[in-house]
Amino acid sequence: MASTTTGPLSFDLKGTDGRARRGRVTVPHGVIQTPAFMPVGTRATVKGLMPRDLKATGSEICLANTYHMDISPGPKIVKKMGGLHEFMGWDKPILTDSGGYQVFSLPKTQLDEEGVTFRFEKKGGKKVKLTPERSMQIQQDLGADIAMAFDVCVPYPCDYKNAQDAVYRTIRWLERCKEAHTRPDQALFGIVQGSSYADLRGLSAQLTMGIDLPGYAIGGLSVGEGHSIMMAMIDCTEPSMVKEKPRYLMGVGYPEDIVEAVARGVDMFDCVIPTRYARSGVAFARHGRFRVSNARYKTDKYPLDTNCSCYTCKNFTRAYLNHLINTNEILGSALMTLHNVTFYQDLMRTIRTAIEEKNFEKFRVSFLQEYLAEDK
Ligand SMILES: CNc1nc2cc3c(=O)[nH]c(N)nc3c(CCN)c2[nH]1
Repeated sequence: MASTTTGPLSFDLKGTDGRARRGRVTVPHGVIQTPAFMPVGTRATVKGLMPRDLKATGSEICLANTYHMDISPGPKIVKKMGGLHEFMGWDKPILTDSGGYQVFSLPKTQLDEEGVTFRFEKKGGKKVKLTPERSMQIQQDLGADIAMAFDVCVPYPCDYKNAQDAVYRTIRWLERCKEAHTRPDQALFGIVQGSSYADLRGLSAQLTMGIDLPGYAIGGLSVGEGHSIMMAMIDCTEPSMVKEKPRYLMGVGYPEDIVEAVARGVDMFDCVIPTRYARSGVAFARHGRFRVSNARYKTDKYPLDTNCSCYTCKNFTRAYLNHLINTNEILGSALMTLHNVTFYQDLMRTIRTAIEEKNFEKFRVSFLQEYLAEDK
């Protein structure tokens, strides 16, 4: 087993099966078995889950967002309260995203070499401005185990020139992030961009690998390009990424995306899908996802997924969840979220075992066959 330590992060590559990797990431607040799924907790809470429930799902790390935490309550308050772990009552690892994605996902942002000015006005009319230095300052105050570089994630589709400019700006900003990042107990990850252009992906990967960091993310995907272009771009990027450090595919994704990306060498994932879909009444199960709020479930006495051992599936029927979601009861969001995140973590655990047992390809084919079967 190869073990690589870079600052506060160690990555142990425990085994491979084809390009799929089984590993372990160790950071100050604990160990993350990989391939790993990271639930998103944008404002220092995974919506609908108390930390004890988040633990019960099997999650070993969760996310928070620099942009949102800057707006409220502000990094200085979080720091004064002991940092994110103390503040939110989560003693396992945390990763904070840098605000780079919010550039893409929020309207009316102004971007220049210095950084990004967001249209949102804080109380008192102060505009939110993020620069590589400010993003690093905020993330160091928040105190997550892993901080993401401040990058430029372009929309899809994006013309070549803008995608190319974003690759070079992201690298210039990564140099500034590394310069500004001095917290010794926090790992900084670089982010590869390049939109949907194979040559830009390779260029961005090589330039990013040229900056020594504990881990690297594949960014700029899951922005509407669709599954096949996403997979093609991973294939253009992954071969240029160092093997002995973790690879994190940002914002991915559906179970079918995750399984196919693991097959291409990705170690870490994050996505709002299981939590966001839960709140809208969509449940994930072995045979695919379904909307439990549909009338057909009104008298369905079965659990969401008969294979699932989560608290929701052990204690409640689809009929009850149908009722809770259709009456917008808070408990509906909580129970659906608990199940969906447990489903994702059970999927990751099954993936890890399949790689250990060298039958990941067999698992990939059988999982996708059942999960994507038309006759639901
Ligand atoms: C949902 N799709 C998606 N694509 C992303 C790309 C980036 C990306 O390219 N950069 C950063 N910093 N974050 C991204 C995120 C947010 C991850 N929590 C993305 N999310």
